[in-house]
Amino acid sequence: RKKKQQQQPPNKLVPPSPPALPVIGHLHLVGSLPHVSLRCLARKHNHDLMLLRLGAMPVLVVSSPRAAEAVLRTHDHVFASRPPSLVAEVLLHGSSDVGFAPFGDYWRRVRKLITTHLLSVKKVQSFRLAREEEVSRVLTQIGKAAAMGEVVDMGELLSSFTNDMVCRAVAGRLFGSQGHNTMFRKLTQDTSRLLGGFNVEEFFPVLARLGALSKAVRTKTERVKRRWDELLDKLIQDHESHNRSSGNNDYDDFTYALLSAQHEYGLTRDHVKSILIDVFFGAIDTSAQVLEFAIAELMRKPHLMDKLQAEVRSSTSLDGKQILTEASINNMTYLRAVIKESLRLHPVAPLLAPHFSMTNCTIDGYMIPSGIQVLVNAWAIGRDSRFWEDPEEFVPERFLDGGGAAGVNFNGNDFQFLPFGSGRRMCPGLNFGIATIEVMLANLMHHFHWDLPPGMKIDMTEVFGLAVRRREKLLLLPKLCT
Ligand code: HEM
Repeated sequence: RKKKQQQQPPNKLVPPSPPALPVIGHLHLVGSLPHVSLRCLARKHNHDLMLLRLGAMPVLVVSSPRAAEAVLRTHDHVFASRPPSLVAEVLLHGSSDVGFAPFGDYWRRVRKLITTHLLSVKKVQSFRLAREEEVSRVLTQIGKAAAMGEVVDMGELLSSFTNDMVCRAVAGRLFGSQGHNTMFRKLTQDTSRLLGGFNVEEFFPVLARLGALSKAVRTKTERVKRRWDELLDKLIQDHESHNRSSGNNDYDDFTYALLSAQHEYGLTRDHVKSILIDVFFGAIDTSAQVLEFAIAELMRKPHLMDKLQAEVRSSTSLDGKQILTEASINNMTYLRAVIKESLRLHPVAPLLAPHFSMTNCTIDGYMIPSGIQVLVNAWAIGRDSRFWEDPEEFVPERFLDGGGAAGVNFNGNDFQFLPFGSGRRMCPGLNFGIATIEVMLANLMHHFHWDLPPGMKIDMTEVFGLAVRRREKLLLLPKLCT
């Protein structure tokens, strides 16, 4: 009876597909930048909804706001799962984190836990001083380079800043300062390499589970997992012994919050570790890359950087501190527009995270079968001339009052602009990420003039991964503003 229910009704079409090859299907059509290849395919065949076969895996590619709304809002209950991933299964104790967990009761619980205890607006605000202190440290470092006339590797600096900020939020100031920050950073990079990208094993899951491929991936993943286990066990023990010895609950960080809620939410220690790993790789690369893309775009358009600098420097109030505080940047509309525009052109998760259909469903008259992977091409949608004027141009003004996209926001209600996704699986770290990006960008613009080293040009070529990044280093010469 069950089998009968799952059969396709004969009068319903599946979404269109370009011609495929045997065995590999459409895999040969997906290049090193999958979001770009998928946009070309969708445009060439005029398909906003397109069904591909990548190896053994059927994949629905979504390339318009209307189709994205159907998947992420109208039929969110059908598409709110994640496809199985061999790497996540090993590394994240059976996908028991948030980002890779299949839809169901466990995911609902851990998602509620992190949104209420770790990433709520109030909790994000409670890290305000920590963020400002970390920003101060970066400014001092750049100040020294400026005094010596040295070039700064912005990518390195920004990812070390977001790493230190996240370590502080997750582990507290003390644990991070004991040299663990560097270990977390290295591990996060190695994890992103494993989890990100279009891996062959993800598209031939049966082969991957049976064959030599599985052994190689498994061995690599287990090695990384052991390093995480060692570090996170130490972190958890440190928190448990601190609580016992101090007799109070004054560790105000994510690990403490998770341990406090562990029993209420029925979590094991492995669950806690998987959630912590999620926060690391969800938070570090994403915020650092958004900052780097924004600065690179501003370097290409100096008059826009001047405009942003005029806004941040018009704030006379440093609130008695050496840096622009979060309170003093609250009303900076151009700053916000620059960040939005950067996220539009460079959504660092250009295909969001893959969704997975749990039952059959009909969209625009097409039958979408259950058990298929769904990729929403947020990058293509954000650059589509049907919905954006001069879509390839960096024009923050479009988001200001009177601009073509005034009022368009990234909170998941405007389906032409989805840098954080939308619906049940939307990014829960939005507030944390934006708070980190805003205060850093405002201060970099407030305190320094920025030049390119002689002979250097800005190249925006991207490299695909869990978070997309620029291929070339962003090397800049800072000059202190007097
Ligand atoms: C500017 C920075 C960030 C961007 C652009 C970003 C973007 C995204 C995107 C596109 C998704 C997938 C949404 C979907 O599948 O529909 C996602 C999921 C997620 N993000 Fe973020 N993110 C950022 C920062 C953060 C931060 C700071 C954290 C945590 C501290 C975080 C934690 C997560 C988690 C746990 C998920 C999985 C949610 C789920 O599957 O239920 N992200 N993010």
